[in-house]
Amino acid sequence: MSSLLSRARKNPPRLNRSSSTASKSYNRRQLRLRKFLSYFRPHLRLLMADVACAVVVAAAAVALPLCANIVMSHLIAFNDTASAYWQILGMGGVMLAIVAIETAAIFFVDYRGHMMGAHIEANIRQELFDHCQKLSFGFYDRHRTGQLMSRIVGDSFWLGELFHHGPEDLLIAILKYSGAMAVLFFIDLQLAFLILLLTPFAVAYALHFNRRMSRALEASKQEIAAVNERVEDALAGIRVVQSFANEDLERKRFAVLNRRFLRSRADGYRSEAWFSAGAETFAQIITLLVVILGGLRILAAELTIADLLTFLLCVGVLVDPVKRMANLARLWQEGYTGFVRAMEILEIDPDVVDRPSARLMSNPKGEIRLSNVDFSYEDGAEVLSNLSLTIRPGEFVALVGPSGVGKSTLCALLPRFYDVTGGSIEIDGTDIRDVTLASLRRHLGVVQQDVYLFAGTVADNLRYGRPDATDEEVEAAARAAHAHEFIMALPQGYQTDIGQRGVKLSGGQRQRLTIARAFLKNPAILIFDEATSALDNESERAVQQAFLTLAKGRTTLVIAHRLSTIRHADRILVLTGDGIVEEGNHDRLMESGGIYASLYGLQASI
Ligand SMILES: Nc1ncnc2c1ncn2[C@@H]1O[C@H](COP(=O)(O)OP(=O)(O)OP(=O)(O)O)[C@@H](O)[C@H]1O
Repeated sequence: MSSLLSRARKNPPRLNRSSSTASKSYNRRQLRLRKFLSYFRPHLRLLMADVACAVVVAAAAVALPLCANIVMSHLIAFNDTASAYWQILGMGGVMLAIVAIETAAIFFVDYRGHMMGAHIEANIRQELFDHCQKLSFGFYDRHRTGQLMSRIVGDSFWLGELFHHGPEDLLIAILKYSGAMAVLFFIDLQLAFLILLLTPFAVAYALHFNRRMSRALEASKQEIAAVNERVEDALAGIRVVQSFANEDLERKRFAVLNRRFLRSRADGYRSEAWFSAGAETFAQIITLLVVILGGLRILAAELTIADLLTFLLCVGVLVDPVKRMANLARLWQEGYTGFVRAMEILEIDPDVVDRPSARLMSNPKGEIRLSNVDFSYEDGAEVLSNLSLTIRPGEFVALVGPSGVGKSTLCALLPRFYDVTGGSIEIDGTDIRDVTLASLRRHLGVVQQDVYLFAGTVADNLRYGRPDATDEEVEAAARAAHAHEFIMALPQGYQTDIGQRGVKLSGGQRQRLTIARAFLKNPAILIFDEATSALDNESERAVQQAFLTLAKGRTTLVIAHRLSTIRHADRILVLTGDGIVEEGNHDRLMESGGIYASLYGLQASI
């Protein structure tokens, strides 16, 4: 069973994974198409109105040349000037009304239709963001934030465009083309056939360059994702960049990606230019042929001038559907690949989920028991093997050992950031997989090595674990964490903006804020992954005091890198690649002269 589980963990669903069988992939395509259509459901009324307006736009485009034909026929007939005058004016009024209706329909289609697309786009973006909140640590180990941002923010724009233009463009193109062709056939069969024969060439030409545009756009999407990733990495790590004086290196790296993106856009624009120039040329050639052949047919008295002019107006109408269809083909490719990329994320299930029978964990006493725990990261060697350990309620246990033996990993298993691959972890005798994730994590306070504060004020950050905390509670937590004094010394006290990731604070201050944040949460079990970066003595002492106050009365597991900070721990466990090899309090371990004693001696001598 455990090998099955670990095999499943080693082959998790990935983005862009290929399907195992043709039928599976066919089913998935069907499901996705159905899901795609389902996004229209909440907007059905708007969609119907959009479609109706699209019909009006197409009808108006065909009606106008017909009206023009009537006007010209009256002009040419010229036998009764007075009645022709009024008929022309009347027809002018009709055309004006058609134009007014068409304008209103175009406005509706453009505004409301785009808004429908924008709503669907916003829904999908929200769905993606919500889903990403649920995905487990393992997912984030596998995927890069820059790429995810491209999917959540970049791709969704095309989705909105597709949801708006898809139905509308398809309908307008079909109606305009068939309406205009019907009029052409009505006026002159031979000329209409000529156009019908030429249309496939125009469509083939448009599709060819359309495909090239799509390919170029796909390439430029990948390039922009790489650009995003570089920007994110270089800006998030700007302090490291500058401290290594690597601005030039970063500039060059960025310039390479930026140039690649530019080149991919150049390809796209070249195809687009061919596409537009070709569409224009096609329209001109048809016009030219119609004028020459139509002129010959007028000379042969087989066609009237009014009909030829109407014919030419209808030819003008025909260019639009061809352009629209080509555009739609590209939009479909763009939007639908964006949709599929979004679905690929939405279809990934979180690795760590609540069991259907999961109960709420309420007020744990805080006994932790690890029984024969095995754990390996995906595609990685086993980090923890057959580890057993019991921590009594309220006990202060410190975990020490060489780097990379799995101390932080062990701490990540308690809040179920990852699930064990073998054995079990129990809190108060209940397997942590039998309680809901939210209730488990509510009772665990994790102060991680990598302090993360959000952009915003000091108070916002402190309230992160308990948004309803009163000002008094916030201040009490800050006092307990020895943070109140420095907070009050900030320009706006608790309302001071601390910048992205708390850059405006010192390392020690950031740590004390995270401890205060844990105070407010008031968890029964505390996990403290001590930062390896050395703080100055005074900050270290302040952080230490804050932590000890927080730990009082709670089960505490601390990963210690500076052994001086855990001398007073109830129990110190020495973890190595062979498991827990030593355990006891500081004095006992020093006496025994083992690994702990030598590690301690080594640190003391530095
Ligand atoms: N997210 C991850 N994905 C894959 N492997 C990981 C991941 N995190 C850690 N590891 C690997 O697991 C092993 C244990 O790492 P862990 O961070 O738990 O060690 P540690 O004892 O806490 O080290 P340190 O004292 O240096 O913080 C290491 O070999 C590490 O490379």
